[in-house]
Amino acid sequence: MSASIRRLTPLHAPEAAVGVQAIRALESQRLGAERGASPSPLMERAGWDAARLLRALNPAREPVHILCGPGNNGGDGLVCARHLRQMGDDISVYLPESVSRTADQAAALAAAIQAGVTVFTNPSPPKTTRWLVDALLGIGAQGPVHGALAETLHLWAQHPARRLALDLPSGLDADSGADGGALRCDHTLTFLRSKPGLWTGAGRGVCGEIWLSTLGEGLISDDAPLAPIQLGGHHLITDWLQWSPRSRQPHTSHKGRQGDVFVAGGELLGAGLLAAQAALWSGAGRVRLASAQNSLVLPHSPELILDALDGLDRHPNQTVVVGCGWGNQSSQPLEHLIERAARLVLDADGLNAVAHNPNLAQTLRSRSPLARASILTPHPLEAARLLGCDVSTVQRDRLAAAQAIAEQFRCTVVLKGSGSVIAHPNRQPWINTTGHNALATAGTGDVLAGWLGGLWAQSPTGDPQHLAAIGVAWHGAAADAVPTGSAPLTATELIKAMYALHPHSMI
Ligand SMILES: NC(=O)C1=CN([C@@H]2O[C@H](COP(=O)(O)OP(=O)(O)OC[C@H]3O[C@@H](n4cnc5c(N)ncnc54)[C@H](O)[C@@H]3O)[C@@H](O)[C@H]2O)[C@@H](O)CC1
Ligand SMILES: [K+]
Repeated sequence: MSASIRRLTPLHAPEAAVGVQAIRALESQRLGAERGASPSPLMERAGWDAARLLRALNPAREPVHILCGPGNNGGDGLVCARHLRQMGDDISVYLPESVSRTADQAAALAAAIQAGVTVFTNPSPPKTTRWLVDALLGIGAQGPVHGALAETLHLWAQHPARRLALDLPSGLDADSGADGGALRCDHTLTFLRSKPGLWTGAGRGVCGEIWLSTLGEGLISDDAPLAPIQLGGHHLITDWLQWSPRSRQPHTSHKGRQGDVFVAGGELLGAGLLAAQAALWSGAGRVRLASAQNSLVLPHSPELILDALDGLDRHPNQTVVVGCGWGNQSSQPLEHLIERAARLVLDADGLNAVAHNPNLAQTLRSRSPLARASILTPHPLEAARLLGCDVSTVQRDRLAAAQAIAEQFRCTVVLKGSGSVIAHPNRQPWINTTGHNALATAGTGDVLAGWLGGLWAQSPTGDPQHLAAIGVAWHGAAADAVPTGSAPLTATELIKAMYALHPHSMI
């Protein structure tokens, strides 16, 4: 494999994604240094790395068909075809007729034909194809795929060939992850830098395994002006060692130094119980589970301290988790908790109550000027209610939606779903890359809220955005231990799986 290609999934090291505008700036900066040849040196490297990756993925050298579009993404496909042909592989290319070509693509086409590549203008799939390369559209795609390219994607939708996308699956929006009709690919080789749209929204569903070719450059030292978006991976769990009081005081600590969590339960007692258990297993020293009904019986969790909803007043310096299973209880205790919590994790029905009650919304907004930080954990529907829009608007641009909520309420926001976005006012967001649909079971959100509360209680001065990114990565990493496919992960099992991932210090 070329030294400039790295596999990014699963993510185990710090990595950033940058938007299309920044990629274009980087491209002209790089081309400025290497201008002259056609196809451009960048296209040459992109096509060469694509051929190298395909060779590694297709060791039996089964027949490959490359769909090339009208722009430079298609040019990458043509360069790839030329290299594979020169290596003696069975290659064919589709290129729509009568398109106006970029200069680089025209040069790449001439070189490919000269090397003996067969170019078809008929989009119908050849029967023998075992690997399909999607080089129809890259970062130049504007909106959903239309015209001849959409028809081509449609023709291939049911074909059993394995698929490699160049730069990104055609039709996926590189900035937002909005789906514009992309084929679901097995692998994606992205160029120069990873893009945010690969990681959130429809991205993970259509990209398959994600690979990065930096196109031959060395150190990534020039990204500061590119406003990179950090990607959260498995490595973030080890960040916790720097924060955890247990790792800093391995022998001398006691429960009073491990942080106190106050989980305010609601009508659905199980939800509060899950959050409280998660807080406990995350390492918090004491966890109180409060509810309006004093008759809670907890045969399985005698470690939890039962309390009443006004119990926060007796021990005010606790991290409060509220909203899980809250139901339609009175908003009065909720308002009191939102106002008083030293640190607040607000989830589920707590968010719905804020969306519907302007007084609660104002109370929440007032926390930030008082230096009381909050983490909100909406799923897309709750996010839509907070923003007063519909879910599809949230999902079309999850980064923008999470940022809007963060700015509106001056809080850290975890917008859950595929590629959870962790936003914070006036900062670039993070995107989480761990986890998959095994987490799509009832109660896993309660576990996340409780785990975040537990971590935060242990490290009360920690940066809430970084801390939320750690907790979300941890939650997803537990799911990654379960094979993708049909196996679910119940919320109770999830807590145990998260516990098993506690990092160990070397002392
Ligand atoms: N940015 C870089 O540094 C590099 C870019 N390269 C490649 O160049 C690509 C970008 O090339 P381009 O800017 O030419 O853009 P694309 O090749 O992504 O697409 C542009 C073409 O697609 C058409 N188009 C746009 N939206 C469409 C839609 N929704 N439905 C149907 N047709 C649509 C446009 O009319 C235009 O002809 C990258 O994705 C990458 O693959 C590589 O050559 C190497 C380096
Ligand atoms: K593509």
